[in-house]
Amino acid sequence: MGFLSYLCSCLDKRLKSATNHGGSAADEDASDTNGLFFQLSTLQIATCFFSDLNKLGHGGFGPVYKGLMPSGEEVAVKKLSLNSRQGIREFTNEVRLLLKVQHRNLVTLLGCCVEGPEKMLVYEYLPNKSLDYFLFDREKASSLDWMTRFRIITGVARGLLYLHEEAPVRILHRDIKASNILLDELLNPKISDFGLARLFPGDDTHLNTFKISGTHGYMAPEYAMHGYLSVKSDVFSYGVLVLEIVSGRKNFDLRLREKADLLTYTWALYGEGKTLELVDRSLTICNKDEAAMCVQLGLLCCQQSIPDRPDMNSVHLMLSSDSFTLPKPGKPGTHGRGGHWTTTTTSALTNTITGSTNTALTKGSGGNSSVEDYSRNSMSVSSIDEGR
Ligand SMILES: Nc1ncnc2c1ncn2[C@@H]1O[C@H](COP(=O)(O)OP(=O)(O)OP(=O)(O)O)[C@@H](O)[C@H]1O
Repeated sequence: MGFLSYLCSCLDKRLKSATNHGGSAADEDASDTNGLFFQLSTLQIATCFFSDLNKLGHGGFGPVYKGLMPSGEEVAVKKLSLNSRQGIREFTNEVRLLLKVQHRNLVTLLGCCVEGPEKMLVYEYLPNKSLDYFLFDREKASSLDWMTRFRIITGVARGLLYLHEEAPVRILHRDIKASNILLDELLNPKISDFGLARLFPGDDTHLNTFKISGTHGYMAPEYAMHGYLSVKSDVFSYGVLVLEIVSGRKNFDLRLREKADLLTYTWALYGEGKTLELVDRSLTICNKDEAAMCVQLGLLCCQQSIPDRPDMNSVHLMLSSDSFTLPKPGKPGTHGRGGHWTTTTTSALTNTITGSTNTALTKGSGGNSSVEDYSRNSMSVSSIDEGR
């Protein structure tokens, strides 16, 4: 048995024990699992009993706390409240999946804690919060010089390419946005929250915020309106993020009146040959070629026509090659991103590796999967958190 399978079987055993007996699973096999399982008491002490002072924030899946482990390592503890068996199965799948997924541009999962109704995920702690914290604050935005912004754009592309094409299972993130890009001490980007949506069962007994499927302004129109999921929906969100990073503004800002919708505004500037007007004024030094290329890349990713959007492999090539001539972008897909969507529910996945996730798809024989490929496996787009 490989090490990973061994860890998974230990995890199964532990989860079964927590489900059957409802009690602590912390006293089993702790040493055998190479630190994968954290005891609740350890996390309680590490986070000063989940004190408000240690709270890093609150996301769609619950509160996140900073913790200091006995070894001196700083961690982030994401507390989830799952009670149903379904939830526990989902949790098993999630942790299994995350264990297989490791890349320098993804936040590393260090382990988990399953004791009674308590489920927690323990991640590496990233000291510089999330990209939105810097990007959308006039003063803090100056910490993000052009080189750093370009590195973030490239790093996120690298992480997404890994999720889409290189990880052991193909993963669609579904919620790429500035607040899901965490920054390490050197302001290198790490994608967080990948696949977390699958931790929550899709039944109506849960709060809507537990069924978040995307965020207004970042969602591809075909996904927002019809629930069509494909790698190209992540590409669309990535395109919006790129435009935000270049411009230093949110994808929708009512205060900017006719310029409120970043995508529409960028398209207009591009049409008038004034692409560089988009660049954040707080950038005193900027590589204009790179900035213009990023704006064009952002527009390419956000095209209405799904097949015309590049896949992440092409995006990565465009960003890393000096000689790549970018195609002209077509009209961006703006319709339906801002608030109009329909609920789509289709049959459950049958060909996933994990058996129940919606967005981890087995790799096909080659090439990019079309929307049709994925839509057969598409998911319930049940609600969207408007506030974020
Ligand atoms: N590994 C981490 N290191 C440091 N801070 C983190 C880490 N993970 C999350 N945080 C912080 O915790 C807060 C909540 O994060 P979380 O990912 O749960 O929600 P979110 O991304 O802000 O929102 P949502 O879940 O609705 O998308 C954020 O402010 C984030 O910066």
